[in-house]
Amino acid sequence: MYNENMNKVINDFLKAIEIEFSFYPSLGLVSKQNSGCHFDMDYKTFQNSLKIFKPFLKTIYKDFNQIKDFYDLKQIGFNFENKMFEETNGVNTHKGLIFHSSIFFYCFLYTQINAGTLQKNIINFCKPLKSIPIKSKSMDLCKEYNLAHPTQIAISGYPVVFKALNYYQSIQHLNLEENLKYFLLLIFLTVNIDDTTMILKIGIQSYNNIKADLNSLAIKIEKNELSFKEIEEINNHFIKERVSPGGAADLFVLVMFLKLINYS
Ligand SMILES: CC(C)(COP(=O)(O)OP(=O)(O)OC[C@H]1O[C@@H](n2cnc3c(N)ncnc32)[C@H](O[C@H]2O[C@H](COP(=O)(O)OP(=O)(O)OP(=O)(O)O)[C@@H](O)[C@H]2O)[C@@H]1O)[C@@H](O)C(=O)NCCC(=O)NCCS
Ligand SMILES: Nc1ncnc2[nH]cnc12
Repeated sequence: MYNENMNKVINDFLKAIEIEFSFYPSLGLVSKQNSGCHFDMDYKTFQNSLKIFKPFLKTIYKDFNQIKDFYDLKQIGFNFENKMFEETNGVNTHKGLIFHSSIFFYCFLYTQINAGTLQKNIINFCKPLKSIPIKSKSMDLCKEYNLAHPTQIAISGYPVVFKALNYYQSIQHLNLEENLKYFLLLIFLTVNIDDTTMILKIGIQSYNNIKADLNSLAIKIEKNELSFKEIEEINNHFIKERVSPGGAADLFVLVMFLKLINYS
């Protein structure tokens, strides 16, 4: 397969990742400004972690014809997950994103050369995921509270990502600086998924309360009712509460990627 645009597509993916770990305010996530609520990682850790994504995406592109099914891709994902942990000295920066981006990027390539829509091709490709048993704390949590595990989002073709892209496009006319539009997108994703990294940290009750608070914060920002200083104060409060939506951050990258490639 040859595609002269592929370098641009890969660069757009890398750019999307960099925007995600750079923008501020971003609740308790790591940004260029600060480490949010994290003690074990900072902006530099994410820059190191970013290094694995170019060879990772290039491998998926180069090996496209050898990747026969979900299991082949899973193996590539595992290899690069190990490389990520080497780059970060064992800190989990992008485990979720490696999982999501491999599926998303592979299916994006597939859609370019085959029939169908990106979403339908993802649903089709992820069918085997339904029968792979997952034993983890977050899976236990999802079973206990009937939440959507990250794999469930993939199985259903990432509907929340496409919804979030529409939302992000709908706020482009607002007179807000770019960072606040990113912030609104992060809030949208956080309230529209079950972010297991966050629930494991703060518990389901606080998580639900925080979702309600985030909803009203978003409305105020959209209406331009808060100064930047006031938004920063609220953001600092979320940092103190250890609100760090790592799952929403991963999906933010997918939305930003679609935006950068002008997906429609
Ligand atoms: C099958 C896997 C997805 C693993 O499943 P598991 O049950 O182990 O799931 P989790 O570890 O809970 O989730 C994996 C990561 O997915 C992100 N995530 C969480 N909720 C959602 C959601 N609702 N939607 C989408 N994505 C979600 C999240 O990743 C991000 O957060 C991580 C950082 O979190 P943080 O709290 O800062 O750090 P921790 O180490 O957790 O805590 P501290 O010690 O700091 O307090 C970071 O990774 C972000 O990316 C979840 O962590 C899958 O992993 C798998 O099978 N992988 C291997 C193979 C593969 O990739 N194959 C390719 C596809 S075929
Ligand atoms: N910017 C970020 N900060 C903390 N955890 C993350 N997981 C993915 N992106 C992240």
